[in-house]
Amino acid sequence: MVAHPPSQTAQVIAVGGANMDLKVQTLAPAVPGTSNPGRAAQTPGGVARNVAENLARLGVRVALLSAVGTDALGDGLLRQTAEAGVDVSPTRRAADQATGTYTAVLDRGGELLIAVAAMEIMSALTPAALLEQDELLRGAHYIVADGNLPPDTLLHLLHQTGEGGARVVFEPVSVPKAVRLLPALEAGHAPWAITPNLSELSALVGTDVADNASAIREAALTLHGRGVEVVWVRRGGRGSLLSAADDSWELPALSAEVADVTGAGDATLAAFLAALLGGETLPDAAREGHAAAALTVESDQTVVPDLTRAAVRRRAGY
Ligand SMILES: Nc1ncnc2c1ncn2[C@@H]1O[C@H](COP(=O)(O)OP(=O)(O)O)[C@@H](O)[C@H]1O
Ligand SMILES: O=c1[nH]cc([C@@H]2O[C@H](COP(=O)(O)O)[C@@H](O)[C@H]2O)c(=O)[nH]1
Repeated sequence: MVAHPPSQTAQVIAVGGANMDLKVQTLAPAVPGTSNPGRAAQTPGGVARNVAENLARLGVRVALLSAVGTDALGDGLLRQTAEAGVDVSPTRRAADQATGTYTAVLDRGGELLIAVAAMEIMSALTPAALLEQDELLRGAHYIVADGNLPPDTLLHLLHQTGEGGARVVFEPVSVPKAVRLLPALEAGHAPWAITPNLSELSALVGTDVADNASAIREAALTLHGRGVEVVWVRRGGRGSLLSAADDSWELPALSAEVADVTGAGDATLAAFLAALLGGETLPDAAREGHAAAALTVESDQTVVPDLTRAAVRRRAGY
């Protein structure tokens, strides 16, 4: 795939994290506090970057606004992301900081034991860095902003794009990062959509939400009341609940042979946006999201290399 020239307006801008992921797995049951024999795999990661790569593979013109170091990891990350078809030209190179890393330790059965996201470099994504890309951001249909962004940058982005037309989708990333949206919500700058899992939703509404449709819908209504138009709550193998102010849909996950769930949420969001850009309704686009997730969990890769919209629609049964 060839990168789209920067002059061509991107349909989606992904703003947030780009990491080199290192996944290590023990060969025998893990023994804490000592060295365990294992195997390792290094792949490009970071939520905004993963979403961008999925979108490019789905045929959407997409640009990545992130920050990487001037180190070898940064070179590799940008090269591999550009090769997938993403316009990486808006991404900043920060000479004095290391490229972000995400290190996950899995046990022999593939269950996550612990992961560390070392992403201090995200501090280079300042409000001023976003202002430099004002034209690009205003020209997009959708902006995907992830919770890796510093809270003041997130607030600034939502303020900056408020009257501009681009719909902002906030992907929380994790519970500690989800709450970075709260200052913006309190200031009245709501994103168009939010895509939390249950614990991130609980963090956003400030109370534990039970894992049933009526409790999730009630929490989503709280967020609708704060100006968020679409709340799409991920429930892992149980599917999702998609909520808009006047309607909601419980959507099942497709049954899948799970090889590795890493990146499933990122593929879900990308396929949803690709389908919306293709003119689908919210629930039909979300169904395509679940189909892309099924293809992703069946693959041991974070982003399925041969993902296409046609393959997603086939998996969705269209
Ligand atoms: N065990 C599973 N079986 C089938 N599909 C799954 C499974 N786990 C996740 N998925 C699919 O991946 C999507 C995203 O996964 P989820 O775990 O909810 O999000 P995240 O990757 O953001 O934590 C789900 O909505 C579902 O479609
Ligand atoms: O605080 C963060 N943790 C993890 C990620 C990224 O999230 C992906 C793992 O996603 P999941 O939780 O779906 O396995 C990896 O690519 C990793 O780099 C990130 O951007 N920020």
